[in-house]
Amino acid sequence: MTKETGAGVIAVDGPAGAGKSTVARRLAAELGFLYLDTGAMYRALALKALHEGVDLRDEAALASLLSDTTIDLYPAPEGRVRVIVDGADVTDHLRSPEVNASVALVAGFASVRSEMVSRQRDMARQGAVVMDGRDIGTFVLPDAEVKFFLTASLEARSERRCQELTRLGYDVSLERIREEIQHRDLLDSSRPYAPLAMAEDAVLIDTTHMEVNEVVARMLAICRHRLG
Ligand SMILES: Nc1ncnc2c1ncn2[C@@H]1O[C@H](COP(=O)(O)OP(=O)(O)O)[C@@H](O)[C@H]1O
Ligand SMILES: Nc1ccn([C@@H]2O[C@H](COP(=O)(O)OP(=O)(O)O)[C@@H](O)[C@H]2O)c(=O)n1
Repeated sequence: MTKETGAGVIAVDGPAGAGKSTVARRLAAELGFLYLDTGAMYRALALKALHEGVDLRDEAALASLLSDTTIDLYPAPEGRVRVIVDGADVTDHLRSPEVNASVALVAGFASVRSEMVSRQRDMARQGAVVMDGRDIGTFVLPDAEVKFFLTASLEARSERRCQELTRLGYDVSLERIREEIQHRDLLDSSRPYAPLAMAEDAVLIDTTHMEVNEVVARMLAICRHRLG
């Protein structure tokens, strides 16, 4: 895979609410790269499975559903991404509490992951991409030229997610969000196949006490230095 990957591949991994998508899309915009949100792909499958009443514990049913599903990520204004599933724009439904509660289950199955990883590698093949997720630097794109691992305290991540969901109009409690994030982190980091992990050669950034601009500036400086 790696020798076929074009130049300018940046991996951003970390747990929920660490700030990956916020900074990854800003970084991509600054560098003129494409931003690819792999979490949105798992969310898209979870959403479709919920809609179609597929048993979320049935690996074969989920793998078969995925093989019949097209998931396209399209660049939108301000570096955002629109997610098109089977031709329909589902972007605004991907961050619902129902999807939040089921996505890590769906993403835990090896057959689902191997198909997603293959699609993600295809998307990155041309280079000039910033891809964010859980296993990008360790597994999807192990030869990425720059790898970041973002983290933040559980409290900071829960508060950020709570504010974000409140802004989106969902009625949420900080307590529930903290529990959900903790549960999802545990599922993501304990699954046997390509778990959430920091690559040995990743740059670790703890964003707990950092402003978004500060995080982006630090990442940009590292990318410019490494990519020349
Ligand atoms: N460094 C930061 N400081 C404060 N808030 C942040 C920071 N990074 C991200 N946020 C906010 O936290 C929320 C979650 O960030 P997001 O990028 O979705 O995290 P992730 O993709 O890692 O789950 C967003 O509303 C975002 O604006
Ligand atoms: N590369 C990836 C990306 C996401 N995921 C799964 O998808 C879920 C949602 O990812 P996300 O990046 O949209 O989630 P947030 O960090 O934004 O909360 C994660 O909790 C993982 O279970 C994964 O397994 N591998």
